[in-house]
Amino acid sequence: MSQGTLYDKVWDRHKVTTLPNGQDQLFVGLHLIHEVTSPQAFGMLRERDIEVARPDLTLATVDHIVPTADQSRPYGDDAAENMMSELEENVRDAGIDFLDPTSGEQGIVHVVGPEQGLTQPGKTIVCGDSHTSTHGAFGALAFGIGTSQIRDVLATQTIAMEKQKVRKIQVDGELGEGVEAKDIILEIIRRLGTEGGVGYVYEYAGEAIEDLDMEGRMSICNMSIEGGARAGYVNPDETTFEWLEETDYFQENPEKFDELKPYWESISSDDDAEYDDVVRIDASELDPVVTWGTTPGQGIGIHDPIPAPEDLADDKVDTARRAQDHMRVEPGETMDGYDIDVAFLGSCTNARLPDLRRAARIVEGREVDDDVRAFVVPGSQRVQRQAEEEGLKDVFEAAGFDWRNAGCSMCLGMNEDQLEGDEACASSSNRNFVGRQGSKDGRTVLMNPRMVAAAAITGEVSDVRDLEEVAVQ
Ligand SMILES: CC(C)[C@H](C(=O)O)[C@@H](O)C(=O)O
Ligand code: SF4
Repeated sequence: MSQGTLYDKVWDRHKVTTLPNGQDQLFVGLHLIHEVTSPQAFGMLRERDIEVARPDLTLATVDHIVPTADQSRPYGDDAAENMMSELEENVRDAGIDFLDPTSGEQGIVHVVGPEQGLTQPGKTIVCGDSHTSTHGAFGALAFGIGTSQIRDVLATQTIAMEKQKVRKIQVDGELGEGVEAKDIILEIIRRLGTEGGVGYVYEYAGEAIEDLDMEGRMSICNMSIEGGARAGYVNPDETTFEWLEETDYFQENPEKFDELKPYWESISSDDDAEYDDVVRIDASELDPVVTWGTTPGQGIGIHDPIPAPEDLADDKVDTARRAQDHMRVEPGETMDGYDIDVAFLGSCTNARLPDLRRAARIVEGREVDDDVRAFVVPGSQRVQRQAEEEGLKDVFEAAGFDWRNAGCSMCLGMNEDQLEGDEACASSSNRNFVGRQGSKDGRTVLMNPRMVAAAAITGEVSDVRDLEEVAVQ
């Protein structure tokens, strides 16, 4: 086994050859596909009469277009129905497993991969979706890819890639009460910028990262891409192994667990590994972070003043001005007290069971503000089922939240869940771009799921630490 970072080791382990153009050809251990980015790639294969090389290493789900209310077929929206039927046909023809809504296992691609036990340390994982970086939480090398690369992977189960630099982001110290993984990553992107990671993969390390559960690590790795990094990962540890051992896959195949564990242990970065850059952050200094603008890098501690554009770096001045116009915020104000119309608890960043549990503890015994429409969209049917069994659905519904079926939903508004007009939304998702939630004038404020719960209750962006926690039975 080679020495160095996890990135080096997993790369070397999967390298087939160096191509004439200087790129490396890597073997792909898991190819995840969804309805939005795969149809064209399947079309390209069909045109050339090529079969899918490794359907056994490919897994499909439907997430972006799936309606979260009425899921009866045909879907009310023709475009959604067409994408769904096309995916059904493609996976049937190729013999690819499909977690469709009738399977009870459907969900957002970055939620279901880990749930199925298929996201594993030391694997190369790709998907035609930028947030594939999520899977790095398990110590996998996971990349979002484009259409021509999806084609290549379908046809050959390999991919041509250039090696990146590795930046270690060392997050020391302990998080304070009410502050969580989402705040760490929003802070990282605030400091390093949305382009700061270009040319890098991020290795997240340090006490605060080690203390996180797998879901927290997934929230962080998920947003690596928002910081410009090609991928993000956490070295696997006992937390990782324990989580994996509980999955159905390893429960049914315990011998596989024993067989793979030594490999998983061997691929962690060595203590003396060299990094191209190291950045340190002290987690104990963080407050909950919320965004004031229209990029995930325009974040701020809940009680900190919104910056004046002219105080920012030259290349950030114009975007900050435009963002402040769009969001209707003024420099010097804080985001605390910013009126919201919608609260969205969902997305592949923050709609896993522990996210919903924490948010439910804030919501229990309280009521959603009269002027707010609030809804919970679980990340997968499995999360939904478990949350229902635990009584979380009842807690949310009693407070006035709408409880929906699993999917991407209002994270990007590719289904009927969209902002209207200039509505402002407290969102647990990862992107606050203009128009992201379906309305060009819509305003998105990113925050952690407990903060979304607090905003739903108070009708404004609020410090969740001011709301007393109530224990869910
Ligand atoms: C639709 C898909 C290509 C897109 C992505 O790649 O990230 C989506 O998931 C998103 O979050 O914007
Ligand atoms: S939940 Fe949002 S970020 Fe995640 S895959 Fe779906 S649209 Fe993309």
